Amino acid sequence: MKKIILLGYMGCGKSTIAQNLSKITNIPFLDLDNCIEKKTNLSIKEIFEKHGEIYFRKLEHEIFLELLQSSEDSIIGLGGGTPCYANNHLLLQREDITSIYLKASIETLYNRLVYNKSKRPLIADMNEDEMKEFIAKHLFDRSFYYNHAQHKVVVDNKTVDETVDGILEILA
Ligand SMILES: Nc1ncnc2c1ncn2[C@@H]1O[C@H](COP(=O)(O)OP(=O)(O)O)[C@@H](O)[C@H]1O
Ligand SMILES: O=C(O)C1=C[C@@H](OP(=O)(O)O)[C@@H](O)[C@H](O)C1
Ligand SMILES: [Mg+2]
Repeated sequence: MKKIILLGYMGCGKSTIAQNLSKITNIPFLDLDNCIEKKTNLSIKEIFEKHGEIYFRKLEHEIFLELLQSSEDSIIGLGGGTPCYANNHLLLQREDITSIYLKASIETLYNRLVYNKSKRPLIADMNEDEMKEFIAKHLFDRSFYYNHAQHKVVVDNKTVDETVDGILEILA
């Protein structure tokens, strides 16, 4: 059983990179947010609106555990907050998984998120100034958890293929 876990802040590219890495390695890819959406038949935005963030974090933890328990090989793209709740960060250090932090600067994250915020309830209603400040503070708070990953790949100024190559080097 092989589990490759990609983590990092919203917009760092977890979902995009996991999908592309899957094509090259032929290891199936799972996006934790998609799994939560399928299980609840609700979008992430709807879960936050109808049930609140605490409910989402509980589901996120349960489904993350389920994915880790399966005997299938998989590449798992986490949600940006997954390592930061319910002691999920400790699971990143398990010997039977490979966890990789896709590290992006505030500027990279802002540039990628500014036009892609509507499906992300934590930032959907912010204006540009609010978003810049929020990302800076939030990334600082969350870095402690992200740094529990076994590996780190800096994604700033890299194409999708270059980031995938960086991950392949770690896996080699
Ligand atoms: N070099 C790159 N690597 C990854 N994503 C990129 C890159 N350049 C632009 N993007 C865009 O940034 C966004 C990253 O979003 P996504 O993969 O959903 O990240 P996450 O799952 O970490 O929130 C996507 O819209 C993607 O097309
Ligand atoms: O950072 C977060 O707390 C979240 C990130 C999102 O995933 P992405 O990082 O894939 O956007 C999604 O799980 C939810 O909106 C909460
Ligand atoms: Mg994602």
